[in-house]
Amino acid sequence: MTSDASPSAPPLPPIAFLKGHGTENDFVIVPDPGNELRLPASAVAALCDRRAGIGGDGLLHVVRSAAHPEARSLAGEAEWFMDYRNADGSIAEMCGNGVRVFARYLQRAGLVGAGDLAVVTRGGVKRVHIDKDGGDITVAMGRALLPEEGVTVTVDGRSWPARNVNMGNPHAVAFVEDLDHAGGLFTAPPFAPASVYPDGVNVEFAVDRGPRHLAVRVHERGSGETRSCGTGACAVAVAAARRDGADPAVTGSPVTYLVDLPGGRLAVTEHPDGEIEMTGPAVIVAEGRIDPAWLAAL
Ligand SMILES: N[C@@H](CCC[C@H](N)C(=O)O)C(=O)O
Repeated sequence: MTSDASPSAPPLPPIAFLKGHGTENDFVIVPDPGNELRLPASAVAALCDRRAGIGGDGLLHVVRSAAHPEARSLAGEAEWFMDYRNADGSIAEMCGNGVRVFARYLQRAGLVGAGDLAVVTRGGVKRVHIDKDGGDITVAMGRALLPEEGVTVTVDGRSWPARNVNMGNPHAVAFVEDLDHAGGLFTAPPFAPASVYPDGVNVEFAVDRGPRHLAVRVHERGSGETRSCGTGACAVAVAAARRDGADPAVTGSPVTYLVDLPGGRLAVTEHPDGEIEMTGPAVIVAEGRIDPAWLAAL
């Protein structure tokens, strides 16, 4: 007996994902140790979509360094590469909250233990210290670069000078009188001159809450206003230390700022050698399966 039914392709296997956050900066986590998945910008944007996808400020693609062309040369230093993407699918050099959540995932999956861990990022190798299961995580974020040329940021007719701080990724830090002055932050705050940040910028609005204590709102490049930004918190702390005459390279003493963001608090310490440490929570909230047919149809 013959059949005219054409042979159908075997169903694609489901793709694992997790959802996590660090001070409510939230991420879709896609474990892919062998770098076998195709994740073009359109797929990342669809996964990060809060209505039609899973939803997140960004995506953490978890890949073994040896399996990724951008990280292979550093595989001897760190086994894992954080291939970070913004919610619009664009690529960024670093994500401070993301690297803590990345480390929490590795720990939870039994891929690393508590203690010290190195992670390759596009902003270099970051050393992470996991205290204990569920506890805060500290990241050695490297040194900040402070290019001379800053910008003027303007919102609703008010303008502020913004300090240029590079934490691997670019930041413009404006000290304002009131966080409400940042307005709705529905779109990227305009800045000038545009030539200072040819690849776009993350913009932080900061106010003082007390001695060495700041509150911040942030508009992230590629994601919009988020409830927290780890590299942004570090950029603000460094800008505040320079403003306050507390540059550790000059005073010889480390300085710590508490940085309150809408999603929670981060502690940022800058040491006399310029090394910056950031400490905060990292939480995995869910795990599931992505429908491969949905992803393939995008
Ligand atoms: N939320 C992150 C920063 C993510 C990258 C940023 N949007 C960029 O494009 O540079 C953090 O916690 O640092």
